[in-house]
Amino acid sequence: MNPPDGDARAVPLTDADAALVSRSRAVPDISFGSFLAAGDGHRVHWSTPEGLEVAGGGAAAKLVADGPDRFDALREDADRLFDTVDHEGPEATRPRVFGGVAFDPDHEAAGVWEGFPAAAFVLPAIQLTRADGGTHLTVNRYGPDADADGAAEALDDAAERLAELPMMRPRGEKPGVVGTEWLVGREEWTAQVAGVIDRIREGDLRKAVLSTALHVDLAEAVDIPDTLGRLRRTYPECYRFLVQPTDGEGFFGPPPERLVRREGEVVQTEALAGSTPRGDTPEADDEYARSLLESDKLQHEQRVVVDTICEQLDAFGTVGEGEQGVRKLTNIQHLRTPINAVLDGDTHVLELVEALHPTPAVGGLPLDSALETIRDTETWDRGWYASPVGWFDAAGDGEFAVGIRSGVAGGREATLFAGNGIVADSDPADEWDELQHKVRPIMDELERDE
Ligand SMILES: C=C(O[C@@H]1C=C(C(=O)O)C=C[C@H]1O)C(=O)O
Repeated sequence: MNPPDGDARAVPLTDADAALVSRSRAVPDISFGSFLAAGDGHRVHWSTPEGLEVAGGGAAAKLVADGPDRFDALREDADRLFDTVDHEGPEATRPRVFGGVAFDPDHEAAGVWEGFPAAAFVLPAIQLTRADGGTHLTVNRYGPDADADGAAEALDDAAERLAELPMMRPRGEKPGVVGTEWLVGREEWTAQVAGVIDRIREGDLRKAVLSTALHVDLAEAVDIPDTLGRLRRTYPECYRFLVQPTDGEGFFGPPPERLVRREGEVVQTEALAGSTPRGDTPEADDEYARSLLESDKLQHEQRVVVDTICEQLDAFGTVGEGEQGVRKLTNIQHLRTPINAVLDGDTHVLELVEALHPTPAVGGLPLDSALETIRDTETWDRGWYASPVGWFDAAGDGEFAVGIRSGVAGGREATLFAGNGIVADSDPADEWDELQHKVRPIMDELERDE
């Protein structure tokens, strides 16, 4: 839905007298697809397997940063944005900024990533929140002129326009796929994997995550809200997100992996690494799960991820490793170990994000050698793939997923991403097969059913 004044421009965070005013009211439940589809300008969507769902339109304020100090710059801007907060509404509707960062701090906003800076978060001008069984409409205003009366009026206006939207948006046809091409195809990619294995055998590198992308030509223009609505049903156990800074490309997907969540002093994260397919029968499925748990190669892959995350969190508090299990998704299963920490001090979630990204599940180990290997080997631009996406608030609480099982799409084109952890005894052909599973979640929602 359009922002209240039809203006998606953000207020620069320079005015010392600026205030943030946020007003919410309960509204009848309405489909988030309907809300998102009615909007233009900056659109965001965030939902978690636990049930929080947020959709935002327009920008009351934007935080944008690049370069190696991007996390510090974001926090400084966030301190200014959240300096004076006047919020009335349930806790779930409190002002939060939604967005993420690129994989690489020196990322350039070009090609499909035009409109995506190295770090960008938005405080939606208008927002729909579904949490704790209720749906709320929120209006956020920021700037020297933001005041309670203006926000209340904008909320009335937004509620009137919301009431005119259809409660349910009939699901359209899937766009249909007319052609696909891997940016790095089978032969070249498996040769790259072999090259990475050589580097592991020769030097200090233990693991590097190598990825590629599938370019997809569509028969009709993609409808991202519609696609997210379908993914809600096919991948209920995953996060779902959308970051669409302009009317052009949107970055979206159903990632299964939490990077970090901070709520007060409690931090939750996980190690997700090591994969096998789902079986066609319960017996075959259990057999796959057993092979995950019993594989030395996959246990090694999982161990290095767990150890590294625990070491990284150790600087911030008391860390605890939970029991390893198997995370079953609709089309793939992974080894997973939950990791928790209790913070010693007041650590902003962005500090945790900066410390953890990229985890060895998407980067490698040791990190410097892994990133060098990725830079030397990958011939395409990761952009925001495999990067932190999520939200944070005035208290420094927040939650981030790892932007995998994702794609960037606009008009009749989409680019879907997939990568695998490569270790000394990886088999290049098996790794290629695994990529095919990782693009399936979105691909299944683009291809027309027979
Ligand atoms: C990098 C991706 O996935 C990561 C790599 C995995 C692996 O190598 O087994 C498993 C889960 C993810 O942490 C991806 O999906 O693109």
